[in-house]
Amino acid sequence: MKVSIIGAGNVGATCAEVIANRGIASEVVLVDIVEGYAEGKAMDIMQCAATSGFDTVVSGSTNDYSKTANSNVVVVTSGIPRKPGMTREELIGTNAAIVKTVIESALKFSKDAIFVIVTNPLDTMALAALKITGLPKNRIIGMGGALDSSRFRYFLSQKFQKPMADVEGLVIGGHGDTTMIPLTRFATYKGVPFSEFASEQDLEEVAKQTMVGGATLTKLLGTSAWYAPGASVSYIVDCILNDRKKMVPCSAFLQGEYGVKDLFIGVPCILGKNGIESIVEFNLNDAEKAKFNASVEAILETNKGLTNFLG
Ligand SMILES: NC(=O)C1=CN([C@@H]2O[C@H](COP(=O)(O)OP(=O)(O)OC[C@H]3O[C@@H](n4cnc5c(N)ncnc54)[C@H](O)[C@@H]3O)[C@@H](O)[C@H]2O)C=CC1
Ligand SMILES: O=C([O-])CC(=O)C(=O)O
Repeated sequence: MKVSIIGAGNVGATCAEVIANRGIASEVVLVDIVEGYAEGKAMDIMQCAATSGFDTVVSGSTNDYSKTANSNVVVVTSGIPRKPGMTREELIGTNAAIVKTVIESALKFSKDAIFVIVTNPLDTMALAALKITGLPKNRIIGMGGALDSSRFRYFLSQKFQKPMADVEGLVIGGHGDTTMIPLTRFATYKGVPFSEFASEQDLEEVAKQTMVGGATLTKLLGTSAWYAPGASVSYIVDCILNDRKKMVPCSAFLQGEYGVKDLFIGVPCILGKNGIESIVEFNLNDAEKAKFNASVEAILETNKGLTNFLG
Protein backbone atom coordinates (compact mmCIF):
# COMPACT_ATOMS: atom_id res chain seq x y z
CA MET A 1 0.00 0.00 0.00
CA LYS A 2 1.45 3.31 -1.10
CA VAL A 3 0.71 6.79 0.20
CA SER A 4 2.04 10.00 -1.30
CA ILE A 5 2.07 13.16 0.76
CA ILE A 6 2.40 16.39 -1.19
CA GLY A 7 3.92 19.05 1.05
CA ALA A 8 6.69 17.79 3.35
CA GLY A 9 6.27 20.56 5.92
CA ASN A 10 5.10 20.25 9.50
CA VAL A 11 1.86 18.37 8.89
CA GLY A 12 3.03 16.32 5.91
CA ALA A 13 6.20 15.06 7.58
CA THR A 14 4.39 14.30 10.85
CA CYS A 15 1.84 12.32 8.92
CA ALA A 16 4.61 10.35 7.15
CA GLU A 17 6.26 9.64 10.48
CA VAL A 18 3.05 8.39 12.11
CA ILE A 19 2.18 6.22 9.09
CA ALA A 20 5.65 4.66 9.19
CA ASN A 21 5.71 4.17 12.96
CA ARG A 22 2.31 2.48 12.96
CA GLY A 23 3.00 0.44 9.82
CA ILE A 24 -0.12 1.83 8.16
CA ALA A 25 1.41 1.67 4.65
CA SER A 26 4.39 -0.14 3.16
CA GLU A 27 5.55 2.90 1.18
CA VAL A 28 5.32 6.65 1.76
CA VAL A 29 6.54 9.23 -0.75
CA LEU A 30 6.95 12.82 0.40
CA VAL A 31 6.99 15.54 -2.28
CA ASP A 32 7.85 19.20 -1.82
CA ILE A 33 8.64 22.16 -4.02
CA VAL A 34 11.69 23.20 -1.96
CA GLU A 35 14.85 21.55 -3.30
CA GLY A 36 15.98 18.66 -1.10
CA TYR A 37 13.41 19.29 1.65
CA ALA A 38 11.26 16.17 1.12
CA GLU A 39 14.37 14.03 0.62
CA GLY A 40 15.77 15.36 3.90
CA LYS A 41 12.56 14.77 5.86
CA ALA A 42 12.28 11.25 4.43
CA MET A 43 15.89 10.42 5.31
CA ASP A 44 15.42 11.73 8.86
CA ILE A 45 12.29 9.58 9.29
CA MET A 46 14.06 6.53 7.85
CA GLN A 47 16.81 6.96 10.39
CA CYS A 48 14.19 6.19 13.07
CA ALA A 49 13.46 2.78 11.52
CA ALA A 50 16.29 0.87 13.16
CA THR A 51 15.43 2.04 16.67
CA SER A 52 11.66 2.36 16.27
CA GLY A 53 11.46 -0.94 14.43
CA PHE A 54 9.30 -0.14 11.41
CA ASP A 55 9.74 -1.39 7.87
CA THR A 56 7.71 1.22 5.94
CA VAL A 57 9.92 2.75 3.24
CA VAL A 58 9.74 6.55 3.26
CA SER A 59 11.32 8.46 0.38
CA GLY A 60 11.33 12.06 -0.76
CA SER A 61 11.25 13.92 -4.04
CA THR A 62 11.53 17.51 -5.18
CA ASN A 63 8.64 17.97 -7.57
CA ASP A 64 9.15 14.62 -9.32
CA TYR A 65 5.64 13.20 -9.32
CA SER A 66 6.66 10.06 -11.21
CA LYS A 67 7.86 8.84 -7.79
CA THR A 68 4.25 9.00 -6.57
CA ALA A 69 2.98 6.68 -9.33
CA ASN A 70 0.22 4.24 -8.40
CA SER A 71 -0.43 5.64 -4.94
CA ASN A 72 -3.50 4.27 -3.21
CA VAL A 73 -3.88 7.50 -1.26
CA VAL A 74 -2.62 11.01 -2.00
CA VAL A 75 -2.53 13.42 0.93
CA VAL A 76 -2.40 17.14 0.11
CA THR A 77 -0.61 19.12 2.82
CA SER A 78 1.06 21.68 0.55
CA GLY A 79 0.30 25.33 1.15
CA ILE A 80 0.93 28.06 3.64
CA PRO A 81 -0.25 27.80 7.24
CA ARG A 82 -1.77 30.75 9.07
CA LYS A 83 0.09 33.06 11.43
CA PRO A 84 -1.31 34.30 14.77
CA GLY A 85 -4.28 36.61 14.27
CA MET A 86 -5.20 35.19 10.85
CA THR A 87 -8.18 33.06 9.92
CA ARG A 88 -7.88 29.93 7.79
CA GLU A 89 -10.06 31.59 5.16
CA GLU A 90 -7.39 34.24 4.54
CA LEU A 91 -5.12 31.55 3.08
CA ILE A 92 -7.32 30.93 0.06
CA GLY A 93 -5.46 33.20 -2.39
CA THR A 94 -2.12 31.46 -2.03
CA ASN A 95 -3.35 27.96 -1.32
CA ALA A 96 -5.92 27.53 -4.09
CA ALA A 97 -3.21 27.97 -6.71
CA ILE A 98 -0.87 25.52 -4.92
CA VAL A 99 -3.59 22.91 -4.47
CA LYS A 100 -4.52 23.14 -8.16
CA THR A 101 -0.94 22.52 -9.36
CA VAL A 102 -0.17 19.68 -6.99
CA ILE A 103 -3.44 17.84 -7.49
CA GLU A 104 -3.16 17.98 -11.27
CA SER A 105 0.40 16.64 -11.07
CA ALA A 106 -0.45 13.86 -8.61
CA LEU A 107 -3.55 12.72 -10.49
CA LYS A 108 -1.52 12.15 -13.68
CA PHE A 109 0.41 9.37 -11.95
CA SER A 110 -2.28 7.96 -9.62
CA LYS A 111 -5.58 7.87 -11.47
CA ASP A 112 -7.21 5.52 -8.95
CA ALA A 113 -6.06 7.27 -5.78
CA ILE A 114 -8.24 8.56 -2.99
CA PHE A 115 -7.33 12.16 -2.17
CA VAL A 116 -7.21 13.40 1.42
CA ILE A 117 -7.17 17.18 1.46
CA VAL A 118 -5.64 18.98 4.43
CA THR A 119 -4.66 22.42 3.10
CA ASN A 120 -6.74 25.31 4.43
CA PRO A 121 -9.31 26.70 4.08
CA LEU A 122 -10.20 23.04 4.24
CA ASP A 123 -13.81 22.77 3.07
CA THR A 124 -13.11 25.10 0.16
CA MET A 125 -9.90 23.30 -0.85
CA ALA A 126 -11.78 19.99 -0.84
CA LEU A 127 -14.32 21.49 -3.24
CA ALA A 128 -11.47 22.77 -5.40
CA ALA A 129 -10.01 19.25 -5.45
CA LEU A 130 -13.31 17.78 -6.61
CA LYS A 131 -13.65 20.33 -9.38
CA ILE A 132 -10.04 20.03 -10.52
CA THR A 133 -9.99 16.23 -10.62
CA GLY A 134 -13.59 15.52 -11.64
CA LEU A 135 -13.31 12.43 -9.42
CA PRO A 136 -16.36 10.80 -7.84
CA LYS A 137 -17.22 12.37 -4.49
CA ASN A 138 -16.24 9.31 -2.45
CA ARG A 139 -12.61 9.80 -3.49
CA ILE A 140 -12.18 13.33 -2.11
CA ILE A 141 -12.00 13.55 1.68
CA GLY A 142 -11.43 16.75 3.63
CA MET A 143 -9.61 16.29 6.94
CA GLY A 144 -11.11 18.61 9.53
CA GLY A 145 -13.65 16.95 11.81
CA ALA A 146 -11.31 14.11 12.82
CA LEU A 147 -8.94 16.69 14.29
CA ASP A 148 -11.67 18.91 15.71
CA SER A 149 -13.34 15.93 17.40
CA SER A 150 -10.02 14.83 18.83
CA ARG A 151 -9.55 18.32 20.28
CA PHE A 152 -13.14 18.27 21.60
CA ARG A 153 -12.39 14.99 23.42
CA TYR A 154 -9.17 16.49 24.79
CA PHE A 155 -10.94 19.57 26.18
CA LEU A 156 -13.80 17.45 27.60
CA SER A 157 -11.29 15.18 29.27
CA GLN A 158 -9.40 18.17 30.71
CA LYS A 159 -12.48 20.02 31.91
CA PHE A 160 -14.16 17.05 33.56
CA GLN A 161 -10.99 15.20 34.55
CA LYS A 162 -11.94 11.98 32.77
CA PRO A 163 -9.59 9.63 30.91
CA MET A 164 -9.55 10.50 27.21
CA ALA A 165 -10.48 6.91 26.23
CA ASP A 166 -13.73 7.21 28.23
CA VAL A 167 -14.75 10.42 26.47
CA GLU A 168 -16.56 10.59 23.12
CA GLY A 169 -17.35 13.72 21.17
CA LEU A 170 -18.26 14.64 17.63
CA VAL A 171 -17.64 17.88 15.77
CA ILE A 172 -19.47 18.60 12.51
CA GLY A 173 -19.76 21.71 10.32
CA GLY A 174 -16.98 23.69 8.71
CA HIS A 175 -13.33 23.53 9.72
CA GLY A 176 -13.23 27.18 10.79
CA ASP A 177 -13.00 29.13 14.05
CA THR A 178 -16.66 30.14 13.82
CA THR A 179 -18.07 27.38 11.59
CA MET A 180 -17.32 24.19 13.48
CA ILE A 181 -20.02 22.68 15.66
CA PRO A 182 -18.95 20.61 18.68
CA LEU A 183 -22.10 18.61 19.42
CA THR A 184 -22.22 18.94 23.20
CA ARG A 185 -25.60 17.16 23.31
CA PHE A 186 -23.98 13.96 22.00
CA ALA A 187 -20.75 14.12 24.03
CA THR A 188 -20.56 11.16 26.38
CA TYR A 189 -18.58 9.84 29.31
CA LYS A 190 -18.51 6.07 28.79
CA GLY A 191 -21.92 6.24 27.13
CA VAL A 192 -23.47 8.67 29.64
CA PRO A 193 -24.23 12.07 28.13
CA PHE A 194 -22.12 14.79 29.78
CA SER A 195 -25.30 16.84 29.97
CA GLU A 196 -26.47 14.45 32.74
CA PHE A 197 -23.91 15.83 35.18
CA ALA A 198 -22.25 18.88 33.62
CA SER A 199 -23.76 22.34 33.41
CA GLU A 200 -24.68 23.80 30.03
CA GLN A 201 -22.27 26.64 30.77
CA ASP A 202 -19.35 24.25 31.27
CA LEU A 203 -20.18 22.37 28.09
CA GLU A 204 -20.42 25.64 26.16
CA GLU A 205 -17.01 26.63 27.45
CA VAL A 206 -15.53 23.37 26.18
CA ALA A 207 -17.24 23.90 22.81
CA LYS A 208 -15.73 27.38 22.54
CA GLN A 209 -12.24 26.10 23.42
CA THR A 210 -12.62 23.45 20.72
CA MET A 211 -13.71 25.91 18.07
CA VAL A 212 -10.64 28.08 18.58
CA GLY A 213 -8.38 25.09 19.29
CA GLY A 214 -6.37 25.68 16.11
CA ALA A 215 -6.12 29.44 16.72
CA THR A 216 -4.95 28.89 20.30
CA LEU A 217 -2.10 26.68 19.10
CA THR A 218 -1.24 29.10 16.29
CA LYS A 219 -0.84 31.85 18.87
CA LEU A 220 1.38 29.65 21.06
CA LEU A 221 3.50 28.25 18.23
CA GLY A 222 3.67 31.18 15.81
CA THR A 223 2.40 28.84 13.07
CA SER A 224 -0.40 26.31 13.07
CA ALA A 225 -0.34 22.90 14.74
CA TRP A 226 1.06 19.68 13.26
CA TYR A 227 1.18 16.77 15.71
CA ALA A 228 -2.58 16.28 16.09
CA PRO A 229 -3.25 17.21 12.44
CA GLY A 230 -0.63 14.67 11.28
CA ALA A 231 -2.10 11.99 13.56
CA SER A 232 -5.63 12.72 12.34
CA VAL A 233 -4.62 12.42 8.69
CA SER A 234 -2.86 9.12 9.45
CA TYR A 235 -6.02 7.86 11.16
CA ILE A 236 -8.00 8.57 7.99
CA VAL A 237 -5.34 6.93 5.79
CA ASP A 238 -5.48 3.85 8.02
CA CYS A 239 -9.28 3.69 7.71
CA ILE A 240 -8.95 3.70 3.91
CA LEU A 241 -6.01 1.34 3.47
CA ASN A 242 -7.29 -1.16 6.02
CA ASP A 243 -10.96 -0.84 5.01
CA ARG A 244 -11.92 -0.10 8.62
CA LYS A 245 -15.52 1.11 8.01
CA LYS A 246 -15.10 3.45 10.99
CA MET A 247 -17.26 6.52 11.44
CA VAL A 248 -15.05 9.58 11.15
CA PRO A 249 -16.26 13.16 10.77
CA CYS A 250 -14.83 14.44 7.49
CA SER A 251 -15.55 17.20 5.03
CA ALA A 252 -17.65 15.43 2.38
CA PHE A 253 -19.41 16.58 -0.78
CA LEU A 254 -23.07 16.57 0.18
CA GLN A 255 -25.77 15.70 -2.32
CA GLY A 256 -28.89 16.32 -0.29
CA GLU A 257 -27.71 14.90 3.03
CA TYR A 258 -28.52 17.24 5.93
CA GLY A 259 -30.53 19.26 3.36
CA VAL A 260 -27.35 20.47 1.62
CA LYS A 261 -26.30 20.09 -2.01
CA ASP A 262 -23.00 20.60 -3.87
CA LEU A 263 -20.98 21.67 -0.86
CA PHE A 264 -18.16 20.19 1.24
CA ILE A 265 -18.82 20.38 4.96
CA GLY A 266 -17.99 18.21 7.97
CA VAL A 267 -20.38 15.32 8.62
CA PRO A 268 -19.92 11.81 10.04
CA CYS A 269 -18.65 9.50 7.28
CA ILE A 270 -17.99 5.79 7.03
CA LEU A 271 -14.44 5.38 5.73
CA GLY A 272 -13.20 2.29 3.96
CA LYS A 273 -11.26 1.14 0.92
CA ASN A 274 -13.50 3.22 -1.36
CA GLY A 275 -12.94 6.41 0.63
CA ILE A 276 -16.19 7.92 1.88
CA GLU A 277 -18.46 4.88 1.62
CA SER A 278 -21.52 6.53 3.15
CA ILE A 279 -22.60 9.50 5.19
CA VAL A 280 -24.30 8.98 8.53
CA GLU A 281 -27.36 11.17 8.92
CA PHE A 282 -29.06 11.84 12.23
CA ASN A 283 -31.49 14.42 13.51
CA LEU A 284 -30.17 17.76 14.68
CA ASN A 285 -32.28 19.86 17.02
CA ASP A 286 -33.31 23.39 16.06
CA ALA A 287 -30.28 25.06 17.66
CA GLU A 288 -27.87 22.62 15.99
CA LYS A 289 -29.64 23.03 12.65
CA ALA A 290 -29.31 26.80 12.90
CA LYS A 291 -25.56 26.45 13.53
CA PHE A 292 -25.22 24.01 10.64
CA ASN A 293 -27.06 26.37 8.29
CA ALA A 294 -24.86 29.29 9.39
CA SER A 295 -21.81 27.12 8.74
CA VAL A 296 -23.09 26.30 5.25
CA GLU A 297 -23.57 30.01 4.51
CA ALA A 298 -20.05 30.85 5.70
CA ILE A 299 -18.48 28.11 3.56
CA LEU A 300 -20.50 29.25 0.52
CA GLU A 301 -19.09 32.74 1.07
CA THR A 302 -15.49 31.44 1.23
CA ASN A 303 -16.08 29.25 -1.83
CA LYS A 304 -16.78 32.41 -3.86
CA GLY A 305 -13.03 33.03 -3.66
CA LEU A 306 -12.44 29.98 -5.85
CA THR A 307 -13.93 31.53 -8.96
CA ASN A 308 -10.64 33.29 -9.77
CA PHE A 309 -8.88 29.92 -9.83
CA LEU A 310 -11.44 27.56 -11.25
CA GLY A 311 -13.66 29.86 -13.31
N1 LIG B 1 -7.25 20.57 7.77
C1 LIG B 1 -6.63 20.67 8.93
O1 LIG B 1 -7.13 20.23 9.97
C2 LIG B 1 -5.28 21.30 9.00
C3 LIG B 1 -4.80 21.99 7.93
N2 LIG B 1 -3.56 22.56 7.96
C4 LIG B 1 -3.12 23.23 6.75
O2 LIG B 1 -2.15 22.39 6.11
C5 LIG B 1 -1.26 23.21 5.34
C6 LIG B 1 0.18 22.84 5.67
O3 LIG B 1 0.48 23.22 6.98
P1 LIG B 1 1.97 23.01 7.57
O4 LIG B 1 2.45 21.67 7.24
O5 LIG B 1 1.95 23.45 8.96
O6 LIG B 1 2.77 24.07 6.68
P2 LIG B 1 4.33 24.05 6.32
O7 LIG B 1 4.66 25.40 5.83
O8 LIG B 1 5.12 23.48 7.44
O9 LIG B 1 4.39 23.02 5.11
C7 LIG B 1 3.82 23.27 3.86
C8 LIG B 1 4.75 22.69 2.82
O10 LIG B 1 4.14 22.81 1.53
C9 LIG B 1 5.18 23.02 0.61
N3 LIG B 1 4.69 23.53 -0.65
C10 LIG B 1 4.26 24.77 -0.96
N4 LIG B 1 3.92 24.84 -2.26
C11 LIG B 1 4.12 23.61 -2.78
C12 LIG B 1 3.96 23.06 -4.07
N5 LIG B 1 3.51 23.77 -5.10
N6 LIG B 1 4.29 21.76 -4.26
C13 LIG B 1 4.76 21.01 -3.24
N7 LIG B 1 4.94 21.49 -1.99
C14 LIG B 1 4.62 22.77 -1.77
C15 LIG B 1 6.11 23.98 1.33
O11 LIG B 1 7.40 24.04 0.75
C16 LIG B 1 6.10 23.42 2.74
O12 LIG B 1 7.16 22.52 2.94
C17 LIG B 1 -1.65 24.65 5.65
O13 LIG B 1 -2.48 25.16 4.65
C18 LIG B 1 -2.40 24.54 6.97
O14 LIG B 1 -3.31 25.60 7.16
C19 LIG B 1 -2.75 22.46 9.06
C20 LIG B 1 -3.20 21.79 10.16
C21 LIG B 1 -4.49 21.18 10.24
O1 LIG C 1 -5.39 26.29 12.85
C1 LIG C 1 -4.95 26.16 11.69
O2 LIG C 1 -4.85 27.09 10.87
C2 LIG C 1 -4.55 24.80 11.23
C3 LIG C 1 -5.70 23.91 11.39
O3 LIG C 1 -6.57 23.84 10.56
C4 LIG C 1 -5.87 23.32 12.72
O4 LIG C 1 -4.90 23.10 13.46
O5 LIG C 1 -7.02 23.03 13.05
